[in-house]
Amino acid sequence: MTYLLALDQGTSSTRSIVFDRQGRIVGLAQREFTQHYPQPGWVEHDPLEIWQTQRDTIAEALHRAGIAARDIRAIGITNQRETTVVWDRRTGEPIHHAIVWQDRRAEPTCAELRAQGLEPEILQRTGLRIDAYFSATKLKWILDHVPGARARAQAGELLFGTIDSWLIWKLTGGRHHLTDVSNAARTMLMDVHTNTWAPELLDRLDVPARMMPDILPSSADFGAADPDILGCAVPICGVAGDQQSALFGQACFRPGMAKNTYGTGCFMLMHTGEQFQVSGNGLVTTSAAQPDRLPAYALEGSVFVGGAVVQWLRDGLRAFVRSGDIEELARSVPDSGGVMFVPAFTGLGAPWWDPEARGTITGLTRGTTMAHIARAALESIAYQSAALLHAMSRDAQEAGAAPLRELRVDGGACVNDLLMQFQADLLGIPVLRPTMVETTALGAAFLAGLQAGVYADLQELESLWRVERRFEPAMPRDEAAGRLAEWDHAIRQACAR
Ligand SMILES: Nc1ncnc2c1ncn2[C@@H]1O[C@H](COP(=O)(O)OP(=O)(O)O)[C@@H](O)[C@H]1O
Ligand SMILES: O=P(O)(O)OC[C@H](O)CO
Repeated sequence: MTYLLALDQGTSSTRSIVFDRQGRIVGLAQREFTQHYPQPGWVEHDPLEIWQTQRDTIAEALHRAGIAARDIRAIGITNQRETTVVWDRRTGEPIHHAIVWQDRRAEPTCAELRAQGLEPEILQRTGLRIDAYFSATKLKWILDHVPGARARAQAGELLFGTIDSWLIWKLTGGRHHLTDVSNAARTMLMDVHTNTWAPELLDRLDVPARMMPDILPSSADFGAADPDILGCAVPICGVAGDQQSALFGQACFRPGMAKNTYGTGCFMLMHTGEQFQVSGNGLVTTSAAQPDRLPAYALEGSVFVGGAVVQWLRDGLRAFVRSGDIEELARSVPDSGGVMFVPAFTGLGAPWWDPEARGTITGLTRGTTMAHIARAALESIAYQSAALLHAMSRDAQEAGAAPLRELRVDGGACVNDLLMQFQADLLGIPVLRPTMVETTALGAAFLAGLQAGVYADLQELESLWRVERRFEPAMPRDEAAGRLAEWDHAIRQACAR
């Protein structure tokens, strides 16, 4: 039998999954790890704890699959993106906790860059808006604040990496300092036209080039696991950021194909082919997973509060016990009774980009019940995702590309049938839920399997993707348009504080 091992290092948990050649799970292990919040707006992880959870879950996943490391043909790595680690090349010790993608501490540096008028240049060069979300200003913060860090980096003693680089370094016993193009594209330091670090940006942020990892395609030779760690030298053959990996695991290989991941937040990506395209509608441009040396881009938009609104109702308001209970509660009423819920708890992301916006619940009457609020909360996930898809459609139209024909879905909240049906109703296109919803890990396994010769080509991978349920739009289009107009009104209220 042929097996592939995917390491899926997420924001709140670390997973290892063993897949067979057909992309079926034969062993899975997961561990949560500590979230550190040293100050309001700051979020950190301990890189050593991340590595430990990865090691532990590898051992447990292999055990559950009933196989040994020598039965694994190749390893694929996928990871939370942008999160920034700096470590000592000699000892392998991080010099600071990892600064997590959600961390806002670097905003003052971003404001300076914006004030210097750099937004257009950075957008053209990296595809990204200047934002503390991306790695560049987090890295600068570490170099500025850890005593002696910049001098040590200049002397070649320190290395930078996103979580993929960190895991490759640890897994190969410190032999390889590498990243892939889809992760590098999220640093705001890579030129997405050449897939190389942009010297002007490194200079501007005073980041020594010698601390940067080499950038490889997403399917490539990333070295082999140290036999002392895994028991044998299994090659690492695939690496991608988790959202690009999910796009790949959803077999969205061609321009115009899109997926939305409904997790704590929602991440929607649309493949745009080999053509770099700047969004005129509030999205960012990123590199898609590149299994070969050909360029591949995607438009991306993210919703900050997606499934998290369900957690807030569950834990904050104690409206129900388990997240899954929201569906029955929301179904107990025919609609939200005019209630609109904008969960802008931490501002609004694409396409509105309003950090000052705050959550609102409007349209309350004496007859409003928790069921109406639960329904409005679920609908808010679909409304926010619809805004991303509409922005993507406008971008596609402006580029003369074909309109989106369907949306593929995954993530923890995609099990909610009511939410998926409402999503299809709003969008007016089918929403497709695959049989395998672990698409993030599957994407990494696919990328590794291509490089290791387990799969011949993308066509073979396409044939492995299967629909579990297809949600067809059932709402009349004028009704959907009316609801979207109400949502726009609610958004304006959330922004006008
Ligand atoms: N049945 C459900 N209906 C709606 N939301 C759900 C349901 N089950 C889980 N969720 C939400 O999905 C999120 C977890 O999804 P997951 O993909 O595991 O997230 P992440 O990768 O961001 O940790 C949580 O925010 C949870 O509230
Ligand atoms: O770990 P996740 O699934 O929350 O994904 C995090 C994203 O990669 C952040 O850009």
